[in-house]
This record gives sequence, C-alpha cells and structure tokens, in this order.
Amino acid sequence: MVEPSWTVVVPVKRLDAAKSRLRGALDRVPHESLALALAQDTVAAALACPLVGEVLVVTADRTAAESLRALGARMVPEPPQGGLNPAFVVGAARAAGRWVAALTADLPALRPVELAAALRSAADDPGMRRFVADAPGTGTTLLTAPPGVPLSPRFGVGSAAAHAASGAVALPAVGPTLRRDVDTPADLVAAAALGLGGHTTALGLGGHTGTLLEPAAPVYGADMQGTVATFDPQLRSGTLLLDDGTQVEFPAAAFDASGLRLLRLGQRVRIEHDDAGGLTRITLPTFR
Ligand SMILES: Nc1nc2c(ncn2[C@@H]2O[C@H](COP(=O)(O)OP(=O)(O)OP(=O)(O)O)[C@@H](O)[C@H]2O)c(=O)[nH]1
Ligand SMILES: C=C(OP(=O)(O)O)C(=O)O
Repeated sequence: MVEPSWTVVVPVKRLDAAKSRLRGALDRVPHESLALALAQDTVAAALACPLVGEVLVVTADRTAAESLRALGARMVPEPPQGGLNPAFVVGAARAAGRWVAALTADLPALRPVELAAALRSAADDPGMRRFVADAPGTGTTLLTAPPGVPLSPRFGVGSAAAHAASGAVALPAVGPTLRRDVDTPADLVAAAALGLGGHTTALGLGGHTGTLLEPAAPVYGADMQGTVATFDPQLRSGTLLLDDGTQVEFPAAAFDASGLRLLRLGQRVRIEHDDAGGLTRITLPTFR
C-alpha cells in the first residue's frame, strides 16, 4: 500500500510574544532567538520526515517567516483575529482534501522517525482524528485528520481532554521527542536530555541536562565559516551560525569591514577575529 503524504501545519506566534514562560531562560540569548530556534528545529524535523509532503507555517512574524521559508516550509498568513486554533484552521483549509497534521512549534527534540511512526499509525484508521498528548499529559502536540474530516482543533489549556471529548482518539506508544513540548525552563532541560535539534543546540545548551548553561565563548579554527542566522540592516549587526554549531554575534564594525552592502539570511560567510576571539571582519568565502 502506498503511504499517504501528509501536510503538516505549524503555527508560530509572533516571536516577541511567543513562549512567554521561557522568557529569560537563557542568559545572553535574546528571547526571540530562543522562540525561533524551537520553531526551526520543529519545522526542520517535520520536513525531514519521509511521510511529510509539505509543511505550512502560519505566522504573522516576518523573521520567523523568512527563516522557516529558508528551511523549505511554505508560509500562510496569520488570520486577522489571531489565536492558535484559528491559525490551525486556516492552515488546514489550505490542505483541504489531504492528510493534515497539526503540530505545535515547540518540539526542539523532535525526531523525524518518531513523527513518521505517529503519522503511520494515524493513517491506519482513515475515518478518525487522532492526537498526541504532551509529556505532562494535559496538552496536545499533534492532532491529525484524514482527507475530508475537519481538523476541529481545540488546542489550549487542557487540550488533551478537549480533543478526546471532541471524538479524537489518542495515539498509542508515541515516542518521547514528539511529546516533549517546551513551555518552561525545566521543559528545556528535559528536551536537552532527549537531544536537541541543531538550532536550539546552537544557542549553547546542547548536551547539558542538569542546568541551563551560558553559551561557552567560541574558539575559532584557522578558517572558520558559517551562515548568516540573523541580520539587522539598520544596526548592521547580527548573528552567525558557525560550522562547528556555535552561534556568535557580530558587531557593526565586523560588517562595515566586510565591504558588503547587505547580508542575506543563510548566506555563507567566513570570519576573521582578533586574539581575544572578537569578530573583526566578515568576508565572502571566496575573498581573502
Ligand atoms: N500563529 C500562531 N501561533 C500561535 C499562537 N498562539 C500560540 N501559537 C503557537 O502554538 C504553539 C503552542 O502554543 P503555546 O505552548 O501556548 O505557546 P505560546 O503561546 O507561545 O507560549 P506561552 O506564552 O508560554 O503560553 C507555540 O509554538 C506557538 O508559537 C497564535 O496566536 N498564532
Ligand atoms: C496550546 C497548547 O500548548 P501548551 O499547553 O503547551 O501551552 C496545548 O497543549 O494545547
């Protein structure tokens, strides 16, 4: 039997308002960067899942839209009234007639193989909506609907019970990374214990399971390259994701020394630094 191809809908709240319970969880990491990294790892895992044909991100946030489009997701505008369930409904409407999976954007440890197992199991009964409760058991991380069946999302406080009351059936034996949503600093530690995706790891807490540690000072190799993760043209500064997985900020002076007029997100660059490790110049990899 040919397996169905799923459309995964991932709403992403405006980054300055999203994940408010996590605000201040990581010293020296801007809140928006943490909220974005969680969404990037969630979307990257969904895109890497072999049963997923398309990921639709519903967002009003321009930074999130740009970064998640660069990963390969398609953007759907936030409905005017805002709100999580309306965002899911608008995304699902774009996927009418297809297998739809509603996924929250706060699953930074998600493994494509665990999402694939859940989707495979959800497709076993072609008439039914299925859901996955979050790790505490009260919320929901995934809600699925077969073609022709309305998604009818009931995300929010107590959503696992609300989904069950609406006729959706819990999926059995779901892997831990699909259930591990991150709402609080303690959740982030628990997700780190499962193994975080690359974007959240790059913030400096990958591998640490006891405490949330400050990012270590970067140690650069002789010819370190990376990609542009953020860039503010007005401030002329931003952040780079280096090839060794660390994320570093670059000051306006390093951009000014580049001779470039603009940096694009995802653009490859090479860095030059002083003896103390401060970034002094960004160049294109071909320049010396
Ligand atoms: N597009 C969109 N996404 C939303 C909205 N509200 C929540 N989300 C997303 O839904 C997911 C799960 O929601 P919550 O865990 O309640 O996240 P949150 O509202 O960002 O977090 P808190 O402020 O801590 O409650 C998150 O990944 C959010 O980005 C919304 O109004 N619009
Ligand atoms: C919106 C939800 O997320 P959380 O409970 O994690 O805030 C939900 O579980 O339905």
